[in-house]
Amino acid sequence: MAEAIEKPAKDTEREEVEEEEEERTFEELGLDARLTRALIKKGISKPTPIQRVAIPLILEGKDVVARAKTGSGKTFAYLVPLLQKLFADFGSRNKLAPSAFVLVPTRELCQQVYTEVSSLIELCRVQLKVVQLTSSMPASDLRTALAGPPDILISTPACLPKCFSAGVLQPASINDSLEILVLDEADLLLSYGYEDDIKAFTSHIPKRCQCLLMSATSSADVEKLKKLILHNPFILTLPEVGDIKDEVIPKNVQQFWISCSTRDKLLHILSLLKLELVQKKVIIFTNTIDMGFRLRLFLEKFGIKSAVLNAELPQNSRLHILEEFNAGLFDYLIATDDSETKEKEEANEENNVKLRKSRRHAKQKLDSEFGVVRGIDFKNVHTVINFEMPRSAGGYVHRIGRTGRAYNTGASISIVSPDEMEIFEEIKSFLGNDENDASSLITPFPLLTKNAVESLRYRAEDIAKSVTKVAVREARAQDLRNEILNSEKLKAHFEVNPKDLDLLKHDKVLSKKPLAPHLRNVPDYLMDPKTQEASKIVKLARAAMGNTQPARRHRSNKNFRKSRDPLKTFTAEGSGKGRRGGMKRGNHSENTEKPKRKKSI
Ligand SMILES: Nc1ncnc2c1ncn2[C@@H]1O[C@H](COP(=O)(O)OP(=O)(O)OP(=O)(O)O)[C@@H](O)[C@H]1O
Repeated sequence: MAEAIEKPAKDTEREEVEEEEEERTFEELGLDARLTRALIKKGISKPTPIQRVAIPLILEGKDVVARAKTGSGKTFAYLVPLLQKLFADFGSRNKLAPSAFVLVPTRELCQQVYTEVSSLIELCRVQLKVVQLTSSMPASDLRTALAGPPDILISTPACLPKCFSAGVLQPASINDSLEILVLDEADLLLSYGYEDDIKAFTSHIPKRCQCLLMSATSSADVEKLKKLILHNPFILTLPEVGDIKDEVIPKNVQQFWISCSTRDKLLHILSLLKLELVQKKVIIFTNTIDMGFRLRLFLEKFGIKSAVLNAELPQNSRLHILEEFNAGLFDYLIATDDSETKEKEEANEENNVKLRKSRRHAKQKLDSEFGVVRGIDFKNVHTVINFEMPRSAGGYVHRIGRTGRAYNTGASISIVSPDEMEIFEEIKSFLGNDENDASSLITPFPLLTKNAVESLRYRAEDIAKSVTKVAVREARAQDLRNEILNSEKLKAHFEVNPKDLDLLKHDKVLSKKPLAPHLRNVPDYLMDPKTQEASKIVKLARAAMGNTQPARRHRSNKNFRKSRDPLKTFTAEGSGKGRRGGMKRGNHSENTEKPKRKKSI
């Protein structure tokens, strides 16, 4: 499949870039054997289309703008050649600043890229040093992190001015040492308000520095960044991705929708999850943090435990929740969109400011570097549910992009109320809604019958009434207290006992009242034959995918790398004998319990 490659301006000598043949291997791309072996150890044997084109160009030292759809392997497309160039450069001269900078829009992405780079360096057994910075780090930590200096720096742009003002990074040293600069999720960098930080930084970038810009979407912001830091770049745009308009949902994602009233959304999502009509793991998107907690409280009354990932949690907790969810320690994650939530919450913040003065505790400030939709590589998420519709078609594309990543299959279900029909129609027309192109179609969800929904109505409405605004606010405050405590505990405890990371639980029951056991299981008499059949199909599909084991709190040692720095990697070590006994029973996510005989609900 030929990739669209725009060549740079004519005023520079550039050899013709021949059309890309199909299926070139990593070796044929000129990759160092250590990197090829490392990728194979990670189960990656053949390059994705964007990698096939980008890696040789980056190895040749070209500036590159790479646009490819979500989940297409953009991270390795720049990390792998970046590392190879540093292998060659290693020890060449004593540097006063890192040779490579990778700038990303959110802390979660910082952590994700840091983990990927660390893993590749470890597998290649090379002496390269990588650090990640976040703007909440005090100057002393920044100084420690940059001592040496490291070879690779991963950071959000907001940290750079802090490093300059603290004197831990000198512009002259950057000008002397910087070889390669990457802006990942580039279109998001400016929308997160980093333009001034990036502009201030670009004045220190040496002319010889190779600059790479990665994004799943293109926008005016990307154009702005191109002018700011790139010199005659190669523009790589895979055929199926032009601007966000051509951004198609990965072909391996089936998209469904359910129409219901706003009032019945809780009933419908309960039916989907309780009747096991969707494949785990599941990410459920809401548009506000309050709705996320309302949903969490409602579901936990039926024994469905989840965690709410949102902008007000401490960074350590957010990263640990992502780590635990990716490790399969719980199956349901409720997430709020990045910028959309922030805007809405901050808008609420302003007009509630007088009310809050009377409150004892001011609401936790939202972390401006929060982001769990764009770019985060969730592992084995099979279903994305839009409990509330996103406010834009781009938001829809990036939410759905959390499933069906790389070559995996996935599904999305949007629960659409009448007042969301307008944005739903916009999304459908945006995707093309072409009868001949399955990936542009959103079809009615076939497995949920009216009978099945009605059979749960009484219980659902009864419980929904008990989840009041006050209960939601209290749960949100309680969760925040738990997580701040976890986060503080992390600082103190895990430096000494890194192995106990997996004792932290983020899906603790928040309800004050004891859970009613009879709500935990759906009795057979409430499951009509069609629903029972549908549930069996989903279970068989899950078994076929080898995803039959319920979430486990403890995984064998081989699944977890030894955590180097517990506050950074949050990679829990496999549990030793003593710890397994130490895990309190009943604190597991409901999936770890043996399925009980169905009792009345
Ligand atoms: N050549 C490959 N073969 C198979 N899987 C791959 C390959 N390259 C990367 N992956 C895997 O694909 C997943 C998505 O990769 P990555 O996060 O880089 O995608 P992306 O294009 O950056 O997505 P997003 O637009 O959401 O940032 C990751 O789990 C990664 O390990």
